[in-house]
Amino acid sequence: MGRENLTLLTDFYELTMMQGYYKNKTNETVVFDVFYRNNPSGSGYSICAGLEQVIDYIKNLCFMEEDISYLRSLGMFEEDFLEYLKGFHFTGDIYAVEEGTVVFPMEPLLKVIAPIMEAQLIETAILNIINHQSLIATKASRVCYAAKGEPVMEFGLRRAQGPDAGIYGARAAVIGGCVGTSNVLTAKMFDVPALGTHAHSWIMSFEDEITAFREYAQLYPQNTTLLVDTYDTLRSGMPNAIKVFSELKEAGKMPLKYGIRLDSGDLAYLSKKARKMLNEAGFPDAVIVASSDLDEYLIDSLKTQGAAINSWGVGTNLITSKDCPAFGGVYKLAAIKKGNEFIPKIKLSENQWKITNPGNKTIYRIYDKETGKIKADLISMAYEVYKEEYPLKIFDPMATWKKTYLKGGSYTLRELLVPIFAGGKCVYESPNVMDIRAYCQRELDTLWDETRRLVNPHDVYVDLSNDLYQLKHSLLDTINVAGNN
Ligand SMILES: Nc1ncnc2c1ncn2[C@@H]1O[C@H](COP(=O)(O)OP(=O)(O)OP(=O)(O)O)[C@@H](O)[C@H]1O
Ligand SMILES: O=P(O)(O)OC[C@H]1O[C@H](OP(=O)(O)OP(=O)(O)O)[C@H](O)[C@@H]1O
Ligand SMILES: O=C(O)c1cccnc1
Repeated sequence: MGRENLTLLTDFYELTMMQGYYKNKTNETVVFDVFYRNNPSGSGYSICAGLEQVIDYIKNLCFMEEDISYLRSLGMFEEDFLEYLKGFHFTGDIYAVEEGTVVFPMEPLLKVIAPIMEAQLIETAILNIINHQSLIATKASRVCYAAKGEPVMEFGLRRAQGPDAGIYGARAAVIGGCVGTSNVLTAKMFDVPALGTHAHSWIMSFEDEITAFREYAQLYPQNTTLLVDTYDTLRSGMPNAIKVFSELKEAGKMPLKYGIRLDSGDLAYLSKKARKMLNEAGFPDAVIVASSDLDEYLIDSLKTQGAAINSWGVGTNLITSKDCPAFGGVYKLAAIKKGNEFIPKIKLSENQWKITNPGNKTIYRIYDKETGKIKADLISMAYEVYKEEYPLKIFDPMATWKKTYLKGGSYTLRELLVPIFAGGKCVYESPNVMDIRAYCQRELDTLWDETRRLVNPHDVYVDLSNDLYQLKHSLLDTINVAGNN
């Protein structure tokens, strides 16, 4: 699905630096990594999403005549540079972790190897897209985890931070596990299920509740979900819904799918009462949908309370990732290519977590052969080769005495970064969103429950290969020595 040209969707400093590189004739090939430092919402993992939109963005990169005129009007850019921009397009390589993959802090989710002018320009849009969709996909996977396999519908468009957040947030929510969305444009654009019930206004627009229910049931016999809380859930909504279901049954017109939606009050209490009423009236297969400011914690609590809810509509807290509104992905220079060699670069910080991992790298996921669960991830130099038959020693890069020895044949390896662009040409086709969703479910199955739990999850180790560890420390030593001189 293509989009409009987003070439100017960048921070001004990318363009001023780009002009600087142009003037200095320093357009060497560099390596930039996208990675993040903390999982959102206290999660034990994240779900990577947004790659399809990154690909569209890169494919459509070009400065239109009107963009050049606008840049000229800013009075900062010289004619030779503006002339260069006229012929600009992406010529580099991109590697990325596929959408729907479970990922962990510090590992590169995407790697750009390109002339520095190109690699610099695309920083902002790549982060914008990946940060947003990974945030919402991660949140959705948590909400769906709390729902324990029961369907979760994404209902947030009206409260998303603008149309783009609604459209791409709903896409990411489906990747993370939602069964569909109320957002019709997202459903059309990405071929995902458009789902929904009806609003209180439908009930209020009729003389009485039962007429509203009858009319709705007649219009939508394939899926009749009636919102029962407009006036009085237990004394009006439920008896009226049951009356309509009974009429349909008597007429031999029972809907394929039917049920009620609760949108206020004590959802645990009301759902249990509603379940009892429906069962006693002979409708044990009626679905009870709940909505109303839900999130993963509330759904988890409702489960603990024994709520009889079996379908969930989640809006505001999901589409805005309300408890954690930003995914902190960053874009850092890791190497500069001189001839055929990558010269590693490192960014220092007082905070050891903020010291970057240098060089041209890749990630291997290590699975336990017996269980298929993730044992650890290993960030290594791109040139390193591992063989599953050989023993593997991995160690925690922050606490190097924490070592694990894996016996040859006891583990399997998967390289997570796959080629997306090669020499400016796209070499990857994005799967459709429902297939990404199915892949994401399989990915989540590779995590132990201890990592999936909502609060204080167990961390998955992301280790550095010995070569990378040694490189990092030798660079740190050189810089420290230079700093002391
Ligand atoms: N059993 C429950 N346990 C914990 N929280 C609940 C339970 N039932 C409902 N809630 C949550 O309590 C909050 C307030 O619910 P309440 O019914 O008072 O307001 P409301 O649903 O917005 O109703 P109204 O729309 O009539 O104002 C909502 O976020 C709802 O999800
Ligand atoms: O609570 P959320 O998780 O954000 O889920 C979406 C909410 O949006 C609707 O309410 P709204 O009051 O906007 O419309 P309504 O008149 O249909 O209830 C719906 O009834 C849900 O309560
Ligand atoms: O279809 C619904 O029930 C719905 C859609 C959007 C927001 N709230 C509810």
